[in-house]
Amino acid sequence: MMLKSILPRLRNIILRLAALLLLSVALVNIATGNAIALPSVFPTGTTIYDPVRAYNSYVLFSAPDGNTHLIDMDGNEVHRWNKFGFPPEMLDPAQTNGEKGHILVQLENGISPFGDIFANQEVGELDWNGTVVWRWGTQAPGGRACQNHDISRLPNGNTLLLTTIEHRVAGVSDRAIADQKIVEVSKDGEIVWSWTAGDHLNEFGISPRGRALLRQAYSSSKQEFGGFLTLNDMQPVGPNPWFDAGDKRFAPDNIVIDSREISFIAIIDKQTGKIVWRLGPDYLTENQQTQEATAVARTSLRPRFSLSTPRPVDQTSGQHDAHLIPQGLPGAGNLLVFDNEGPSGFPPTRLSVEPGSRILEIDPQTKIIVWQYTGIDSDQPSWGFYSSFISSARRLPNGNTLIDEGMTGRLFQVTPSGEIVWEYVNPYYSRQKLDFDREVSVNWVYRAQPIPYSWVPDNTPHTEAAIEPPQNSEFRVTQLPNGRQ
Ligand SMILES: O=[N+]([O-])c1ccc(OS(=O)(=O)O)cc1
Repeated sequence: MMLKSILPRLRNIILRLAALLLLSVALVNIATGNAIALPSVFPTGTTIYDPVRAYNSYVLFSAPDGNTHLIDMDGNEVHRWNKFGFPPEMLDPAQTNGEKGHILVQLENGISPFGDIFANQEVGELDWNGTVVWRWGTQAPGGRACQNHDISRLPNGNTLLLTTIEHRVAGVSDRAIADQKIVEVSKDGEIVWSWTAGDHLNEFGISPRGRALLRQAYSSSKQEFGGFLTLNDMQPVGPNPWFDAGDKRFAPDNIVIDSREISFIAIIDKQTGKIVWRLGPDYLTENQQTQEATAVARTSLRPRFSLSTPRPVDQTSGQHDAHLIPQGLPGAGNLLVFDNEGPSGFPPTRLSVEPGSRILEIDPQTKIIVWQYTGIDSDQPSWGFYSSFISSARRLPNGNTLIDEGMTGRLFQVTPSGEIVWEYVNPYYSRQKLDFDREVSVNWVYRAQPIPYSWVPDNTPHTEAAIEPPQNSEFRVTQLPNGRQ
């Protein structure tokens, strides 16, 4: 009788102990088995590669060493141009008389682009051999291009540049501050269209409190790096299903921009200069359905993001590389953005205690997140994937996404479910001061772009040998005595 009543309790205790054991094993695995941002020793080059599940291509990026690198999946550098691109942009051979391998870069910046990026002299087009075939700078107002953060060759052969100008922005500051001007430059170097961000302050959705904070920040502080909004992305909308269905806001030659400092993403109408579509900057007020829900959201100290999709956009903070996924790719027409979850916003966005960047794919009509990637989707803590600034995300033809976790120089490809099927750590370091007075060693990558094998001149090699990574929890630089772990 006694035994009969004890048995179920005993079974319960054993089950609980087993569950506890499984949980602790899982936690130890999570703690020891995954990469955490920037340990002082780690491999560079390709660290993971599954040639069957990855989308196989070259990858183009500029590095702090001042060069632009083209690598294959195994991390071999197959080509190098000795100029830095901010970012480098591959040109379609259809726009270069059929010649393969042309890119847009900055011509004058050397190995320390951080200090110079808002004051560069000249941008240009390089052919495969590095010969300058087009340049623009001396014809710019003031004789300097001052291009930063983005550049794009248009279908009509003109070049669209994001530039920095000194401008007294009414409502922000009584003195001239750094503002952002988009210019379209013809082949002969004439500015044929321009748009200045500071003239459109009222269209960015900044709240009265945000406006007051902006004024306060710029009346007291010295000139901030990058100016009051830092546009870090500027690309034509491109052909898309929304325009085809009659929505003029998505006209292919309209321009997508995003602002690192004010956390909004917007589309500029090329004809009128007006903002015709916008996401942010104050997401909670936009997306909460009721006054009551807004109050709850505003009083909770730190955001906790849902891991399930679809759901309305909750926020972006200091985001980068917002663009419509080009036609022909899975998700075409949706907005893909690297949501850094970095410090940003007037008023400042609330950030999680456990940091983590996110890739968000958003239906621009409904403003619903239809897919997202966080470190958690790769079985890592949220901070296993984090870059508070720079960075990019690009959809690939097989549905994978190429991500540049810019701050750590880690480029990787994830499947739709978040499995990492290719990973590469930028080995091209240089010493830079960044925001401080002392030089440090950095391998950051502003933007990484997939480049089809067909883009390069014939006979350019590439290899596709699988790379199976070691288990971090078992990998040692030297073996411990007696094989101890
Ligand atoms: O480290 N950099 O060279 C650097 C830092 C910030 C930056 O601006 S951001 O808006 O892209 O974060 C660009 C480059």
